[in-house]
Amino acid sequence: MQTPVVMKFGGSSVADFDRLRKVAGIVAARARQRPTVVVVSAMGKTTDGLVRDAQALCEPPAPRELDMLLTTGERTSMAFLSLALHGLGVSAISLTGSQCGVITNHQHGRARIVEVRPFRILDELAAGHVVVVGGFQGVSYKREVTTLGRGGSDTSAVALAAALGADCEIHSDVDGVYDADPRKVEGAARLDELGYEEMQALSRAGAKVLHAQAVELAAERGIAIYAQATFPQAGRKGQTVIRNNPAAPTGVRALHCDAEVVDVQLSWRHDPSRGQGGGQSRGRLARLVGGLGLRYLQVDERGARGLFSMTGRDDLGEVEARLRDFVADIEDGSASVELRRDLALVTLVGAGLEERPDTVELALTQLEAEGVALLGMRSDGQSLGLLVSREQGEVAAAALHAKMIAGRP
Ligand SMILES: Nc1ncnc2c1ncn2[C@@H]1O[C@H](COP(=O)(O)OP(=O)(O)O)[C@@H](O)[C@H]1O
Ligand SMILES: N[C@@H](CC(=O)OP(=O)(O)O)C(=O)O
Repeated sequence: MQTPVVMKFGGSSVADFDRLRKVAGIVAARARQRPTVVVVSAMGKTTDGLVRDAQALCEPPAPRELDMLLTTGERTSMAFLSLALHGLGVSAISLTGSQCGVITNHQHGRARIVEVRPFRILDELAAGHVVVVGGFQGVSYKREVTTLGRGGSDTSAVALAAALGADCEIHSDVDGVYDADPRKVEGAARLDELGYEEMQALSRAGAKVLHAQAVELAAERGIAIYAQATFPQAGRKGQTVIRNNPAAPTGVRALHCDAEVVDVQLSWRHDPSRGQGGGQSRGRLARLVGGLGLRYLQVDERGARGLFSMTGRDDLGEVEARLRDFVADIEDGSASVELRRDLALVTLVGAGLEERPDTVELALTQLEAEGVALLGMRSDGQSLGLLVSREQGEVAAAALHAKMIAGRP
């Protein structure tokens, strides 16, 4: 069989029937040349609506039921796209993540793919069908339906491409990855190429254009990702290729401002050497904070602290409830939980930033010049996160972009 292609279309590309039919036309043209697998997201803002509906019935919604509900968004769009293809005379079949053998762990709401068994897809391709797959979903070893976290259809696409030895194209409403969100930062420029690690740092910082787990998987399996526009504007047919790129320029390559960040702090003054249940509580604390998926997690003898982004997750209610239950269980009242919600995190992305004092100095000077108060700083190998108030996030991002990326000599 010829090398297949996996084409992923995000929610904005299939937001209504008009766009869905156009996507069907694009897929039909491609399927005449190569075996084609299409991964679709839910139409438009369907997933947001389903989350709101669930929360109206019960807050926080049970993660298992929420997963069951959210996967219906992708089921709808995959069946519609398959029907639109039939309308064009193309033989197509839609399959759920479970039918495609996307096996995940059982972490509802942000499951990780552990294995793909693509036998059904291979059979359908061999039979000459276009296979339309519902993205963002899988099935756990316990046979529960799971979702991969918001934006997770990108991960479905990369995982299937890896399992099929296919090329992976991510089609969305932008023509690639920019050095800042082009809808928010004036003067943002498209990057032709980006290495896995930098892209992963940008995704983790909250840039919706690609899902972090997708990039991680692509790096692990050596899959190149071609990020491009579904409907390119006339004369603007560009793309960004994400792949291993050791010769990439150094320094700050991109930034992202996540304006929906919550600082989660669990204080813990219990002395485990005293009190009977100390050791057990400490073990519970470790399991609890480890499972919350906070960014920049820090744990010490006085407690735990990390950042939660409401841009990428809907389960703050669940996280808060688990923390409060834990605190309530500590009978001597020595534990407490505090959430600070009015924060933005501006993340600068580039190789080895934390080892470059000049970057830190320039960033801080720039923030000061703009009158932005720095509330905290976090760093890891590929990123430098600057915590500011929510209302100053955009000003900070614009200033840092102008000085440290666009204005760089
Ligand atoms: N650095 C970036 N480069 C490109 N787009 C970005 C970036 N950061 C954030 N975005 C946003 O990501 C959006 C595309 O992702 P998404 O909304 O998930 O698309 P889709 O609906 O196709 O899945 C763009 O509209 C853009 O506003
Ligand atoms: N529908 C899901 C999954 C997804 O990947 O969406 P999109 O490709 O539109 O970001 C979501 O809204 O999170």
